[in-house]
Amino acid sequence: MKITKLTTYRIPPRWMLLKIETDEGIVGWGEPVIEGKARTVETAVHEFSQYLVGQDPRRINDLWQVMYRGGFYRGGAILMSAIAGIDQALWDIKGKALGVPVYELLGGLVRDRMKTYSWVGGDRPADVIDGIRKLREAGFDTFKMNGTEEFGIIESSAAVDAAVQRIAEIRDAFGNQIEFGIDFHGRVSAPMAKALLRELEPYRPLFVEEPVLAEQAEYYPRLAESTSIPLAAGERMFSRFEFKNVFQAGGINIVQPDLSHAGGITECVKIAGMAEAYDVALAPHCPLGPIALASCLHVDFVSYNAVLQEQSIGIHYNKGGEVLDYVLNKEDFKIENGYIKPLPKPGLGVEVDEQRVIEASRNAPDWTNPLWRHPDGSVAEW
Ligand SMILES: O=C(O)[C@H](O)[C@@H](O)[C@@H](O)[C@H](O)CO
Ligand SMILES: [Mg+2]
Repeated sequence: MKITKLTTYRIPPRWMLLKIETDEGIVGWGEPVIEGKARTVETAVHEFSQYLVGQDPRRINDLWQVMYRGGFYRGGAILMSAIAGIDQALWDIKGKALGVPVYELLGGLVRDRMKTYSWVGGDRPADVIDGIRKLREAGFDTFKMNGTEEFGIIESSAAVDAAVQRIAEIRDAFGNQIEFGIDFHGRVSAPMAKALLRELEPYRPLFVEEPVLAEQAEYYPRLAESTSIPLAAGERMFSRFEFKNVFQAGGINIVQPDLSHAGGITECVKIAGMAEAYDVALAPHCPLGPIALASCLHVDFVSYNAVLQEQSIGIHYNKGGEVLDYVLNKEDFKIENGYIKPLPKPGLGVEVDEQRVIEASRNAPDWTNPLWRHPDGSVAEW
């Protein structure tokens, strides 16, 4: 079997799908994208095609190493997202060629269903109580929200109190009938993270995510010493070589590699295994589309330490497109009481509505995240 063609489709709301065709008519789909830099990743995908066209798509490990090492420079959000989407498509082809779901190629199921969580509130956490109420009716009992709005390097006690009050109201309203993670989203600096974690301690969130920016990873162990709240990170780490340092330094209890940013299934299965060796849980990051979610699920279903899966149905980013809009086998993505079952169809298990993708790609928006500023006019972390 030989790879014959790579085609990319940038589609609403902010995703990109990759179609890899072969000379045997088997097609694989991937989702290589960095939110806000889709065109850059698209260029990277097509630059990688020189290593791929004419090659056997079933030699995933070799093609992965060629893409990672062959161009001298490596790593980072753009190249690892391009590799991720290509890798997903190659696994899709291999599974389809053998007539089995990808998780079968990775050793089979380690669980029968996977717990998922939903986002509530938006960029500026608001109406979270109402959001939780609505999603509980849909059977969810685990949620995530942003912890703050813009947050200064040194921030007022009033801003800290506002962030804590929001969480207190959740516990007042629902007690521990629900659980929730709080995403600091990299908005909180090291000095304030310790203070905010201290004030959040009594409300026992399930985890605090990106307590500081990934480039401040040396603070993870120090922050972990100051709190009993599990700390989570990983969406802005792009290979096992980055995660290695975090595992060795300690402090992170839940790693959240993104299957469309951290090198794909081939890389994230390795990260999951490394995490297990350090007694670290896996909760793949996925605010993206159906191929990314399917790729996460295949890793979840073969990873003993997978505990939670982010899924973006209804997430505040999905303006103009929803996760299942481009999927024909919507029934396979049914979430019951917050759990999803293994995707049964061969490959990644996503039957892509190609016509819908092509139509939607005709005028895809160039989504970018908002540029936030502090009251003094300086740039604020979004
Ligand atoms: O936890 C999450 O889903 C992420 O922090 C998410 O909000 C961001 O990755 C966003 O997609 C960036 O554009
Ligand atoms: Mg996050």
